[in-house]
Amino acid sequence: MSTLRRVDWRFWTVILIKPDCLARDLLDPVLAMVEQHLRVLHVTKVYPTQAQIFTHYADMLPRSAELRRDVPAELTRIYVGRQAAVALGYGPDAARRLRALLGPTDPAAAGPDTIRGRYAADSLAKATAEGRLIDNLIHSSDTSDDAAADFATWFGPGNEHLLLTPTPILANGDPQ
Ligand SMILES: Nc1ncnc2c1ncn2[C@@H]1O[C@H](COP(=O)(O)OP(=O)(O)OP(=O)(O)O)[C@@H](O)[C@H]1O
Repeated sequence: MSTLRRVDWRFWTVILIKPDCLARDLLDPVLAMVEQHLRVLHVTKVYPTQAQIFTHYADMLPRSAELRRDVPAELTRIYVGRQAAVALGYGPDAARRLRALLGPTDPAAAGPDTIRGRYAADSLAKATAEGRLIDNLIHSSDTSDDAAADFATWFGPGNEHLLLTPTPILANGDPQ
């Protein structure tokens, strides 16, 4: 059995801190919000490659006509040559909990208790008027299954040992 097959992905989620977050010097406050809900491990600054970002956003690539934006060109502009960061979130029901904390894709529709609602400055309306994708600071895995795929894109292969770090959780289910 491989290391990855022993991982209980319900406890893990993969966090991508987008370049707009680093450019606005918001890495620390955004991760501080995440840490109120999950343990944050292995924060790593990266320069995404085009291959990584096209793998990560494979479902977005064919959507240029629908969104009336050149999606591959936008993803390249936003990510390639710009610094981002990746991290792992750990705790019960990690993917679902963090997605709820992020808020919706459009920060203008996000509540003040969400990361995008509190810190993102962009909106769908503004991005649409300018023919851009929305700057919304942070991605996290949509589901536990997506966490495994996101890990392969951003950390693997060869780093599966990061997922075996013993990380105790409290009896009430919260991360320590
Ligand atoms: N209608 C849109 N207009 C502009 N940008 C969009 C639109 N839909 C999605 N995007 C951009 O593409 C990204 C991926 O879209 P997706 O539908 O997966 O939303 P998300 O799950 O909220 O975001 P992410 O996957 O980055 O966490 C969004 O974060 C946003 O930057």
